[in-house]
Amino acid sequence: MSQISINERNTPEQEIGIMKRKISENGTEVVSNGTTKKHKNDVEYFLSYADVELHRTMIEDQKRTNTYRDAIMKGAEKWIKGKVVADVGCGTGILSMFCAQAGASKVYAIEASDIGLHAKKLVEANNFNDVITVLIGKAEDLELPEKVDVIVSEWMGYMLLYETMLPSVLHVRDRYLKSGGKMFPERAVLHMALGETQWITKYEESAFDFWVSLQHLYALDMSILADHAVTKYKDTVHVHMVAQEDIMSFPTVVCDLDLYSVKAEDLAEITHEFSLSSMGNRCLNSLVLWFDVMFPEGVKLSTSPDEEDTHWQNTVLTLPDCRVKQDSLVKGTIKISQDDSYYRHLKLELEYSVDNQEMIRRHFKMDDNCVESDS
Ligand SMILES: C[S@@+](CC[C@H](N)C(=O)[O-])C[C@H]1O[C@@H](n2cnc3c(N)ncnc32)[C@H](O)[C@@H]1O
Repeated sequence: MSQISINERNTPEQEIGIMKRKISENGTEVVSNGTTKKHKNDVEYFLSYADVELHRTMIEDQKRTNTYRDAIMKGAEKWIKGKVVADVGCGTGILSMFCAQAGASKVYAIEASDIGLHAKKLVEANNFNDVITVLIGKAEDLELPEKVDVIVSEWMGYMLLYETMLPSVLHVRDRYLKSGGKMFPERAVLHMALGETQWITKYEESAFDFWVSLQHLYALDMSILADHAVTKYKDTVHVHMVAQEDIMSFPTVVCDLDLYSVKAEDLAEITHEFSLSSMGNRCLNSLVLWFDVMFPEGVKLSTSPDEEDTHWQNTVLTLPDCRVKQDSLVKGTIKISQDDSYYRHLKLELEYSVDNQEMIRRHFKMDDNCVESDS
């Protein structure tokens, strides 16, 4: 999970300076390639994760945190007890400490942001110093002293792929996971369905009411801004919960990732052809995406609209309103790739037709503007 925003008072260059200073004061090491774009992106990203509030948001999501805990505890006897674990992106070290509670003989807790300094103190405060070693730096740059039996990581961003953290986990997997070793989670599935999302309709109604009501208040006709406000809301990505009854088709699987074999290259661009059949006479106004991840021993974490909310919520792509009938066919292709200007953001290219009518093409950008509070 991430809110990729930097301190508004500083430019990215100033932030880089601050981060470098912080790093040298702390005596830890970060590999720097000067101020390349990727490096700047990473500096911004890891600065956001230095904020304890972000870790609170994740840990407060009890469904998330308890599912990881259940998976570790259920798999304790078979996979964790007496085993060597790497926790990629340990944050506060909470998952590493669960592994220590489950009897791991050694845990390498890897963290690139300054929250890792707090993880070190937390490990000490909980008397896990003999089991957990916190390593501060990017997972790609660190040397582990041995191979590991298990990799634990909470790497999922909004819509599964936002943040592009999975390649870092795969890097550790390819370098350090013993043959036959276990991944927690071991599979990730991204789903998508047609939506008649009510909060979009409500937003549109309230925009119209507001701009039209100014006639009475100020004797001015500002109603044309209503159209503008509604149009502005279209073709955008929103992180927001969707009510179960707003889903108007069975879902399609956009990607199903086997985390033992998937490669970073497979993630750079994901293309999925879909054919979704609508249920009922309704107004299609969105595509709704969510993900599930699966752990060993049958433990599953689902962020579906059918399930209890998580901090990942659902991801909603707003579309032009279109009336559809029972069994109308919405056919098309969705392509998800990394944004050229910030590889942790995403670009979504969509083309679709309804009942074989003309093809509609839409482009979306998934960046920090898409993250909003639920209402
Ligand atoms: C979603 S948070 C999870 C934190 C913690 N594991 C938890 O479950 O509460 C991901 C963490 O991974 C760290 N991270 C992301 N990419 C990393 C990388 N390449 N190397 C080291 N840490 C990384 C981030 O700084 C962040 O603290």
